[in-house]
Amino acid sequence: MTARIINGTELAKSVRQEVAVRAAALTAQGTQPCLAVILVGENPASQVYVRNKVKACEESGLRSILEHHPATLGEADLLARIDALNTDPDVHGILVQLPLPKHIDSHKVIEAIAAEKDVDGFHISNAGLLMTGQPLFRPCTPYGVMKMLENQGVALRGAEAVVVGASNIVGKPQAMLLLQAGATVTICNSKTVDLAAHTRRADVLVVAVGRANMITGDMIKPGAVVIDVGMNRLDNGKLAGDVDFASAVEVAGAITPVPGGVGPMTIAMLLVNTMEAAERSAGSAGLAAR
Ligand SMILES: Nc1nc(=O)c2c([nH]1)NC[C@@H]1CN(c3ccc(C(=O)N[C@@H](CCC(=O)O)C(=O)O)cc3)C=[N+]21
Repeated sequence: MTARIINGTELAKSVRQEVAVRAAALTAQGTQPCLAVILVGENPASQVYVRNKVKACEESGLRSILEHHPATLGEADLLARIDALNTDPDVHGILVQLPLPKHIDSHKVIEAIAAEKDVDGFHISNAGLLMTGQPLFRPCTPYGVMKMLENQGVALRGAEAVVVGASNIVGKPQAMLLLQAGATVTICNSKTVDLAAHTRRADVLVVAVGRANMITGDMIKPGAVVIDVGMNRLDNGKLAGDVDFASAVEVAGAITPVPGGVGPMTIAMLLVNTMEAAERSAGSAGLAAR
């Protein structure tokens, strides 16, 4: 039997349509949701991703501001730009595209973003709120994965979930969200001994490492749901996930492809977070006016 393919492109489209309805309603009340995206430098992949985010905003009726700065932009100047966006009442979400040039401390930059505009969910306050079960913004990729699991009707209470990768951006917040949904969660990292012994126990396997085709079919429990967060550009120019799709699809019950899986969901959830930020802002502005 071969696995069901989970179509992230299709689900992302329906999420973005729901955002469009909410955006139109809020705009009619006088608040158009607005995302500001800051790009520093000329990394070609980053330029493509940023353009895709701006395009997705437009298609859902959100306003977007794209600030493209030269790679030589000083850290203090970037922090000043963030400060200006923090205090601009018409801007609801701020995203600084990562990675940043080496002379800029990305932790400092992330912490400079107002937590209530941090639609990436990377700010230390948002990480803490997520960990303590009172999330303000869920990081877009793990949030998108949860949305896919929900859409697929995957039962998480009591399930064995294994997350391979422990980054602050994906692995750790993913584990928190799965835990809060009632799964028993194992987080594997680069030091894990006998990785396959862990992955083979997973009913839900989320892989976010950044190494092409590292998870093969023999490492997967028959019938498992496999979510591939990896996005690796091969020498031949093609995009590959962290999961060896050809062997995994023969064993898994359901699997996400790359491209067309988690990536489009990440962008859709960025719009959801921006929408939530705008709705919260409009709500509290309404309260202040009373
Ligand atoms: N502050 C910040 N926030 C981010 O969310 C962020 C970031 N920095 N830096 C870079 C990564 C990468 N990322 C992607 C999102 C969607 C696709 C996506 O939609 N990919 C398509 C394919 C795109 C292609 O063909 O290259 C897909 O998987 O189907 C890719 C990459 C967001 N990132």
